[in-house]
Amino acid sequence: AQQRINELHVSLNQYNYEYYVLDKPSVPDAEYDRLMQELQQLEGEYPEFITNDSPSLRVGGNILDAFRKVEHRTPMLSLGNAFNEDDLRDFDRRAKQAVGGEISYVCELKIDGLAVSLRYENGLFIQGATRGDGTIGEDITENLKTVRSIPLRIKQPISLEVRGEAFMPRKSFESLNKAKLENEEEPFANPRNAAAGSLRQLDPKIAAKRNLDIYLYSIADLGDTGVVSHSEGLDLLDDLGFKTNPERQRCATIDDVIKYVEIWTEKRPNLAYEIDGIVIKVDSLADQEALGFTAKSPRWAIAYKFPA
Ligand SMILES: COc1nc2nc(N)nc(N)c2nc1C
Repeated sequence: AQQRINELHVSLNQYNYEYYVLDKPSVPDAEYDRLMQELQQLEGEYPEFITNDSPSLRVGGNILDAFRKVEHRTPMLSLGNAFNEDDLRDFDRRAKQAVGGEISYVCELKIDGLAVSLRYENGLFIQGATRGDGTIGEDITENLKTVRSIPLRIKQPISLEVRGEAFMPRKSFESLNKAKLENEEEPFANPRNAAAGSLRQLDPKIAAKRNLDIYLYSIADLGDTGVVSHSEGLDLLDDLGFKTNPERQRCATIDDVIKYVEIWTEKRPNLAYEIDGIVIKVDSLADQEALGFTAKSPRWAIAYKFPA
């Protein structure tokens, strides 16, 4: 039975990864459901074989009576804002002055969701927390285990902390609000509130039904990963089995950054999720080191905010 349970873990986690992270399922849903039924059946008969990376956790565990507090090992910072082309050029000029040379950037869509931090020990997802005030957040691990695109175990048995934005896709938001209105319940004002509301439910079975998703955007402690640029860090996240946003782009100059901003200002309404800006980051980690931080945000990143 334990052997069969382990086999089911491996296949179900792989199928889950293909469907929710790669968006390329290799088996029909019916096959996934059949195997999940078999796993839940076996776990019912042999609860001693349940492990904390079991795919059966995706449906949500017991109701919590409160969220524990979590102190972030590295603070979750905020971003300085830019509102127009001049702000972006000022950012570029300041950065070049500080590092004394040319700078290349990575542009990423700024997802309008809830910032979360995920900790993995020896490859296993062990804790997830909200940003909170940047230093102390809430432990929402059980809810985050129901976000299908968050791996319960990553592809290398390493320990690291990653940050990203949990969000509710537009389609999920629309069908959730439709259901709320039909039940004469208060609808959510926007997908960000819906995602935050879903992840701050004490009952993980509710979060499990909200079709939440996530894009990871940084590794909190690159440690001895050996990567030398932010873009390599994002590729490492992909290799480890995390979901990152495919629209990111390296930009050699601030002119290319401004072109990217113009393109996505146009394309924004066609996205399957809401974004409230574009995050521009200095790509070289050595340059990020040289630029450092202000009291509350990195000097090597800026958020261009779309006009409200
Ligand atoms: C490096 O710090 C950050 N990077 C980010 N990247 C993206 N794509 N979106 C964010 N919201 C974000 N927020 C912060 C604080």
